[in-house]
Amino acid sequence: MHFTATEGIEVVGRLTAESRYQGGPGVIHGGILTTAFDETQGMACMLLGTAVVTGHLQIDFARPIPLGSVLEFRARIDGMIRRKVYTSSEVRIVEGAAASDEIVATSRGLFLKIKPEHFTPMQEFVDGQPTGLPTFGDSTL
Ligand SMILES: CCCCC/C=C\C/C=C\C/C=C\C/C=C\CCCC(=O)SCCNC(=O)CCNC(=O)[C@H](O)C(C)(C)COP(=O)(O)OP(=O)(O)OC[C@H]1O[C@@H](n2cnc3c(N)ncnc32)[C@H](O)[C@@H]1OP(=O)(O)O
Repeated sequence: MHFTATEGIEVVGRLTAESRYQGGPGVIHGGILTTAFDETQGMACMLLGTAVVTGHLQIDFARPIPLGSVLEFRARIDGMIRRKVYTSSEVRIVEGAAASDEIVATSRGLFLKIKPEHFTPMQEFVDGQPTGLPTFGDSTL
């Protein structure tokens, strides 16, 4: 996906519904759409300047999305409480046979701000390759 920061804490991302993303016949798989929402809302959180992980993500699939559609996702920060960042996003078909102003799916997500050490226990699994870095069982962690 490609992202653009707009005014305020909002990002816009575009994704083409390629054939390899097919779920039901001729339409995009809901899991792909979910991943794209996760990425877009996560990217909005990155504008805060801290790393986050997804805690909770809820999608409403309002319309089937034909393969070949160009999708535009818009995501924003709705609020923050302590480490919790509340986000929302919607998607429209902006190019293709089904293009219109109608919102075809929406998402609400809770992201949690994390420290870099969050990933330390997983270092040995990065890219599935042994890294020689400390592991879960290492008492020095
Ligand atoms: C994946 C990359 C992220 C790294 C970023 C770094 C660089 C990346 C650069 C560019 C990338 C740019 C954009 C993309 C970014 C992100 C998009 C993809 C993100 C993912 O795809 S990421 C994978 C899936 N994700 C996980 O792998 C999380 C697994 N999970 C955990 O690691 C823990 O579960 C954690 C950390 C979430 C919380 O654990 P914790 O111990 O730190 O916090 P704790 O439990 O104390 O909760 C504190 C307060 O949050 C509330 N709370 C917690 N969870 C809640 C829930 N589910 N629902 C409602 N409330 C919840 C509590 O109720 C409490 O609330 P209160 O403050 O009011 O008491």
